[in-house]
Amino acid sequence: MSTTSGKLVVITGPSGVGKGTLLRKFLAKYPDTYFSVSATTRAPRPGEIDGQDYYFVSTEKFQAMIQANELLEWAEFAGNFYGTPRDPVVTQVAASRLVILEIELAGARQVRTTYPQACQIFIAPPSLAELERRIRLRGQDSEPAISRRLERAKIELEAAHEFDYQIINEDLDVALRGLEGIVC
Ligand SMILES: Nc1ncnc2c1ncn2[C@@H]1O[C@H](COP(=O)(O)OP(=O)(O)OP(=O)(O)O)[C@@H](O)[C@H]1O
Ligand SMILES: Nc1nc2c(ncn2[C@@H]2O[C@H](COP(=O)(O)O)[C@@H](O)[C@H]2O)c(=O)[nH]1
Repeated sequence: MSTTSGKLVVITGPSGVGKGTLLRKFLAKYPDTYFSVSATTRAPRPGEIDGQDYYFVSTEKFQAMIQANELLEWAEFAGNFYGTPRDPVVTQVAASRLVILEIELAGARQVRTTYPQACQIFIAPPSLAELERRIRLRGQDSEPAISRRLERAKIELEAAHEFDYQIINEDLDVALRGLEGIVC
């Protein structure tokens, strides 16, 4: 779905479904794609790089970004704030790039109002049990954080019908082909 020039794609789905894993495969195959780097108040996980995985900022800095209207959308998720820096998205869409945002449900709903032409894709797990298995296997979240993420997952799954497309990430290669079929 085209915006004024480029193509804006929003990828949403419960935490742990494999959005990041799927997008890393996609970006390796389509390196011209612009992947939006979000700002977050969450602490970096081992191996995450500031400016590459996220811009890791303080709550004060995040609030200042909101006040300065620097965020295209933002939301609170499982005890932290997350938001999409506006300028790079506007610039890259205007430059006719394929632009991908990987964001949660509240943010996707905000983008629907500012960029109604954006293509919105929901990534679903084969089951809640498999989702929990993946979050635990990833080994990055505390027990309370896992509970918060699973509670949020149920809310997100109920909203899957709002999206233009749904992809079930059971087999990663099948999911990748599904994504390619939609955006390429
Ligand atoms: N198709 C798949 N089959 C089995 N495991 C998978 C599959 N896709 C991803 N995973 C695994 O699931 C775990 C969670 O994946 P990932 O971190 O990409 O999820 P995410 O949706 O980006 O999560 P978050 O929104 O919390 O960042 C990882 O350990 C990843 O290797
Ligand atoms: N609304 C937004 N949601 C975002 C953004 N960047 C990431 N996310 C989503 O947050 C959760 C948790 O991410 P994690 O890295 O802590 O596991 C996940 O659903 C991401 O898609 C954003 O800029 N805005």
